[in-house]
Amino acid sequence: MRAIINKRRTGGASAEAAAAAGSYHGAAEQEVADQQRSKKSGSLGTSGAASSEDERTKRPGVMPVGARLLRLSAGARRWMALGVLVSLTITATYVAQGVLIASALVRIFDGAEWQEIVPLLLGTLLLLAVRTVLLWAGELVAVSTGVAIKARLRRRLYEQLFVLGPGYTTGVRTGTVQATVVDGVEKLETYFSKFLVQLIAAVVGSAAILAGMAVVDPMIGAVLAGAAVAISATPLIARRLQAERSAWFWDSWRQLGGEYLDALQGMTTLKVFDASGRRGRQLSERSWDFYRASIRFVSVANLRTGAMGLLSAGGVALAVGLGAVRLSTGALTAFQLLLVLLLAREAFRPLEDLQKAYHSAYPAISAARGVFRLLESEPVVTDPAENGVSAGSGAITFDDVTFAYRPSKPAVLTNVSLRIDAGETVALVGRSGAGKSTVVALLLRFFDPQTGRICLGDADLSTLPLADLRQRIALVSQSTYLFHGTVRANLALGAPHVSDEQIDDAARSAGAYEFISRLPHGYETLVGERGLTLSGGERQRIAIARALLKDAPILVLDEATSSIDAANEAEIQQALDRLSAGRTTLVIAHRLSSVRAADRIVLLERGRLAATGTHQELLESSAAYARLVAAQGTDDPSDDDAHFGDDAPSRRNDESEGIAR
Ligand SMILES: Nc1ncnc2c1ncn2[C@@H]1O[C@H](COP(=O)(O)OP(=O)(O)OP(=O)(O)O)[C@@H](O)[C@H]1O
Repeated sequence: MRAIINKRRTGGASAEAAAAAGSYHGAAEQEVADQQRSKKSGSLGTSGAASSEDERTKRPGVMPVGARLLRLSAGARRWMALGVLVSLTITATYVAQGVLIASALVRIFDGAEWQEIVPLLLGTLLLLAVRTVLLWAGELVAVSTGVAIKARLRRRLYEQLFVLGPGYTTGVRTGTVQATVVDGVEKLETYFSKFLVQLIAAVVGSAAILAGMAVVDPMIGAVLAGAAVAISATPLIARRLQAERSAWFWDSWRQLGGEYLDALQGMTTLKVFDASGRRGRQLSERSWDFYRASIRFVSVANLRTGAMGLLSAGGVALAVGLGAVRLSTGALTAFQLLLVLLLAREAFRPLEDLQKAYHSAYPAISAARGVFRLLESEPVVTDPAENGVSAGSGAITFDDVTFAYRPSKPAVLTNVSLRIDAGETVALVGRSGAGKSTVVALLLRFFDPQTGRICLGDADLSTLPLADLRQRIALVSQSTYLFHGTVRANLALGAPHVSDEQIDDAARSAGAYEFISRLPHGYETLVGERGLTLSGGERQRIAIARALLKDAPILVLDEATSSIDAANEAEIQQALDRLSAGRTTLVIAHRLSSVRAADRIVLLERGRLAATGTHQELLESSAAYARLVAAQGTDDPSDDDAHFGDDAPSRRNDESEGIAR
């Protein structure tokens, strides 16, 4: 059972963590990371109601991206308003500085005393100082805007991922989710904190200065306004001209990055196959591709910058030339001409600042699409939330269940009917791909079956709040996920309020007490990321202890001993036996040792229930089961190291399908 909740090591651990926490919420974040490494990750997650990543995620609505982005800025709007205010105040200091310098120059030309000029110069210095402080404050405000946006957006995205659950995360590419939640949010942050603030400040600031210029002289105002419009239009025109080059640039960039990552991750393989030289040449070709794309892209980008500079300088020169003519005709005073000279440039400065921030807007819009898509995706299963339905006993019933991960694909489970009584231990066996993990995925309600129903006690799973359902199930899988934190925190994952005594008892029952006592800080020892500072057997014991602490009436053992060596297996098996005592237990196992102790063994073949009985009964009555046992490569079916399934012949057996009990 590697697939579903993850039989593949990492994936299985995620499901286990989810079950341990009483809901999959606690593991969803990990689920995202795990899927990247889970070779079967895709298998778990697609919903029965969807057929592809695209189908599974709603397309972003039709509202324009800009307007929808604005809605995402809720929570940071005060910071953004403050940013605009600071930016406008900076523009105002430039204007005031221009006015002061123009006044000082006029007085100098008029031969005024130095006492008249000094206050104006001091005023200019003061403005310089104020501007320095404002620039610093502007940066702080931008950072605060970014932090507020990121915190809120990430929280919303993670909440949404938790709502969507493993059924969603396993069905989409991890890279896509990660790119949305990490890179996408970063890009949006720049958009809000820099671009949007600068856009508003540029429009208002430039318009105000142009209005002032128009008051000084309407003709000059009109010339400057024309230049401002041309400057603003330049990036839009350039973007059209650049669209193809830009796509080529980003494509080559992505491909180059992907190739390098691939080469790094596969370095050992490349070395072993003596393929690093060939790979190096491929990388070199990609680099040249990227180089050519960059040159073409940058050449147009530089043209745009040059054109904007030209328009800006041309506009100022035209305005000043016009001013000089107007001065000579007496239509303008010297002070006014000086104002034009000093402030015309300032009318364009916010637009140029905007241009600098502009590059952040484009990637943000593509990032925004991913964010909207995720926020608008529908969960694979709906949570009935609080409805007061009681799960009743620990009995599990699969009633004529048929399930396909995708409607267009063949069913993975067909007409499966199975009842596991409260307190009973049932083992699910079958060759690889028979559908064992899918049974568990349906039990944890990561997906809903297309037909048939699954009940806990008398309650249909679909009527039980998801948190309640998962609270009732403890999962121990072949690969245990431990979070970065203390041993104690990992033990108490599914039962945060347990006492020290209970933790001690559970650790002893799980055979974990001894090795925990030997750790440098006992229960307070930090286990490294994913618990990699502990051995597989030690992690497994912790998983058993935390399942004990969770004290759920239903237990799922997902190849819980498959990665344990023979010496440790007996001990862990004893711990598992203690754990399963008195609980409804579903065991998925390839090892006979786990299966022999079961009250019943259920054989799945190609998604159909093929046979049921004790080990001995099945050996006698089921040819398919006997073949599975024989395929383990041992004549002694009691051999503890024997494994079911993976290499078994895939012939259909001749036995009746049907209800196991
Ligand atoms: N998310 C998924 N999307 C599409 N198909 C899937 C998905 N998960 C599993 N499958 C397919 O469903 C079938 C049953 O898979 P499942 O993981 O339940 O088998 P299994 O009996 O647990 O196998 P194993 O013993 O190898 O773990 C397989 O053909 C598998 O490829």
